[in-house]
Amino acid sequence: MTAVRCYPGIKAREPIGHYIIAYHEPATIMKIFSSAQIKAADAYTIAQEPVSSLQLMERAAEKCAAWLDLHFTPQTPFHIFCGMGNNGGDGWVIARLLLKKGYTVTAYLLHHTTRQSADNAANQQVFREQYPQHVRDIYEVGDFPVLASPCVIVDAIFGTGLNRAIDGWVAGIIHKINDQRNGNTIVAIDIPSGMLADASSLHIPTVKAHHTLSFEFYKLAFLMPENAAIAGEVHVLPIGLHPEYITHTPVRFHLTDPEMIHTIYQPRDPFAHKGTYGHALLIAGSYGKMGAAVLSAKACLHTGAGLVSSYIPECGYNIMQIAEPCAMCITDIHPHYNSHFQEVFRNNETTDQYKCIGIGPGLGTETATAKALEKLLELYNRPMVIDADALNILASYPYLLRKVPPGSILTPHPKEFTRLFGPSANHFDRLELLSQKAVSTQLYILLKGRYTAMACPDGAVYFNPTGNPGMATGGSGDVLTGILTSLLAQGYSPKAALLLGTYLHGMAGDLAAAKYSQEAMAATDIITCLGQAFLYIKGL
Ligand SMILES: NC(=O)C1=CN([C@@H]2O[C@H](COP(=O)(O)OP(=O)(O)OC[C@H]3O[C@@H](n4cnc5c(N)ncnc54)[C@H](OP(=O)(O)O)[C@@H]3O)[C@@H](O)[C@H]2O)[C@@H](O)CC1
Ligand SMILES: Nc1ncnc2c1ncn2[C@@H]1O[C@H](COP(=O)(O)OP(=O)(O)O)[C@@H](O)[C@H]1O
Ligand SMILES: [K+]
Repeated sequence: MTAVRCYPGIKAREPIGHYIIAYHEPATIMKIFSSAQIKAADAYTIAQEPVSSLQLMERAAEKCAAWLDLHFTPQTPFHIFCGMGNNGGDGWVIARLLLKKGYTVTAYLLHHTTRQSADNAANQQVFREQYPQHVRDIYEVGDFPVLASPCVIVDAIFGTGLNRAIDGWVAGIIHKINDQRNGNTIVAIDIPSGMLADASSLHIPTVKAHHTLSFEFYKLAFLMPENAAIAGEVHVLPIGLHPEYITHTPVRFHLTDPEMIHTIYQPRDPFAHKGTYGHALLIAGSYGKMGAAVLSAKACLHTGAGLVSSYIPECGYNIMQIAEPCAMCITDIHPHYNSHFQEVFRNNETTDQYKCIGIGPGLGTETATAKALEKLLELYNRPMVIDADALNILASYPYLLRKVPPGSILTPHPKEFTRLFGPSANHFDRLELLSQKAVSTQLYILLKGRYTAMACPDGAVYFNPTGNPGMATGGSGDVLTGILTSLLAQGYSPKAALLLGTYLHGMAGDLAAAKYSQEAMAATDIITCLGQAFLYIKGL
């Protein structure tokens, strides 16, 4: 069974994000395989283990039936819609297992093709022989039953074998199922019917599920914002696909998990002094936006940098010194915005005292600021963190992108990403663009979202699972800039800083939501909860 994600001191099922992670089988959750690879994993398992494809189907359906039995009672009637492929085969087995457990079940066969998979045929035959009065056949939309609420609708029509968009009367059935959403529960098996695992399903009819029981792996489609209303809550059920295939098959997409993060995390040296953990500089803030500078400096300190300096305009001096006495302060000659970055440069060189520079939160996009940024990019040669208005400046002067030190991390939200790299037709195209840009610029690019996507210079993309909608509040991104700058200053490699920092940020956000609620939490609460997030990661 899966384990509900749970942090110390917080009961399972608190509002800490809606996904479930199988902690005990990290290798199965970390990689995101394509439909073709999942099919190959299936075949490899059957070839290597003493298990037939029918037994594997039985195993998968047992996991689904156990999940359903845990979440519903026999008082709720089940309507199970089966297609002709192996997804439908799962449906027949689930129907049989639930009937055995005492549930009221009706199974429906959609006659969408004359080619039925062998395992589907075998399981359908067993079901029809044992429970002939529990089967209905569907040949057209008019055959869709009248369902009494509340009931559970199980969608076992199409899985990862979908090879074209659903149309005709089958699309009509999908719409009929979606019409039943209110007052009933729709549970999709493996993937909602109609949804493509590796490509955009925009404008394609799909079942809109409340829950999806996905076998062994997350599908790429589940991580795409455009599919948020289709898959519902995703529950990954391990079905014992062969670990060798999982370990040795290369993938481009990954989901970071706690074990991976624990491996990246480096405990502090007992003999450390403040010089050990680097001096971080945050160039941020302008008149009316000093909060962004304060948030990034505070987050930087609370992530463990040895020293933190904040470079701000004159008007922010008292604000910063009072709000964060642990940070040092350098003020620009301009009262309202950062215009020269003096003190960062000496004799046309950047001083080498700053192990990492983060720039952007609340910075503004004045021409003088843009010029100072250009000079900084020319003179500073360590990986930097570039966020917010610094990204907007890069978008206005695209030639500056080539001057960004290699290994730097860009942290755009979706609008900043579009300003930098142009629009995309859908989120799969945008992901492709993200990966291509990381390769062509040799930078790390972090595209913010529910599952923040982090593209590396080799084209690999890591999705971050932590975080929640409570973080959709002004200043959350400024906190992330502070965290990433701090980790780079401490000596983490850009990739390690990126994966660990983003995970920590989301986890602190989850802890803040559990403590204060998603509605009441603010970006400052994310910083307050960083300590607990560190303790959690250390204790893994
Ligand atoms: N991998 C695993 O670990 C395990 C996987 N398992 C399960 O197998 C599932 C994959 O099964 P699968 O390959 O048989 O494909 P599936 O999704 O049932 O669809 C094929 C059918 O759809 C049809 N069809 C396609 N597109 C269509 C359209 N647009 N409109 C209409 N029809 C369309 C196609 O018909 P045809 O192209 O022949 O007309 C064919 O009949 C997977 O999701 C999981 O549930 C478990 O049992 C065991 C462990
Ligand atoms: N629904 C959500 N689920 C998970 N994380 C979220 C969600 N909404 C926002 N976040 C996170 O909060 C941060 C918001 O950043 P950003 O939009 O730059 O905020 P700001 O500019 O106000 O500081 C990002 O790291 C993003 O991933
Ligand atoms: K399905």
